Amino acid sequence: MSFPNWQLSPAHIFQLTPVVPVMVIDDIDDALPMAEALMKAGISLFEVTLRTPVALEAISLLRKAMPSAVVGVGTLTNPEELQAAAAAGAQFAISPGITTELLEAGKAGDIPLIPGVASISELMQAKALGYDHLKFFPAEAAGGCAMLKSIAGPFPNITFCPTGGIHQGNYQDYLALPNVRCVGGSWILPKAAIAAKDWQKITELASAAVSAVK
Ligand SMILES: O=C(O)C(=O)C[C@H](O)[C@H](O)COP(=O)(O)O
Repeated sequence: MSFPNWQLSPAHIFQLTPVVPVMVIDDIDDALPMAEALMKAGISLFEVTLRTPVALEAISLLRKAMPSAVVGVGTLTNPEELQAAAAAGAQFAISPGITTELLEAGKAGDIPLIPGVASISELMQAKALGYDHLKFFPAEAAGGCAMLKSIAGPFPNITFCPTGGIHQGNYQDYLALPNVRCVGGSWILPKAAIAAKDWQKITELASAAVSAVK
């Protein structure tokens, strides 16, 4: 479901890529080459985490430099950050968890919010406010595929993007679940490769991830 002001639907976001790259950008000069490395692998949807001081600047930069990409914000925890990210040009927002304030702000905002949940009660809180596309975080630590399979029983209409602890060795197990459309992860963006500005490595990891999806 989409709320009236949302310019994109979360269902659309979820089907743009099987792997949502979780980008931690420390140096603004890395933003474009990192995004281009992903683009070369066929990934044109980016989640820029708000964990670094240049995150909002990176979002604006990527929006301007890559008009065909879809750029979102991650690590979002409150309504103020949602507003700032949307003003910077973010086209969707992903939060690691929920607060009532954030869920209300997400409904009223212009860009889709994908709230993060780790439990049935959190899922029910988000669902009660109309959210049906959720992040499952931290996926591996919070029960992994077994948890998502159990959730599908009582909540078959909730769709997930599991994130946290997902890697080349387990992401296909998640994508095979009927209530999962995409997974999020940083495994295609290793810190060491970013530090070495080894963009080719990132293209290789991202290509391997995307091309292996059935
Ligand atoms: O920043 C956020 O909004 C988060 O919720 C955390 C990230 O999604 C995970 O840190 C990604 O997990 P890894 O792929 O295990 O690195």
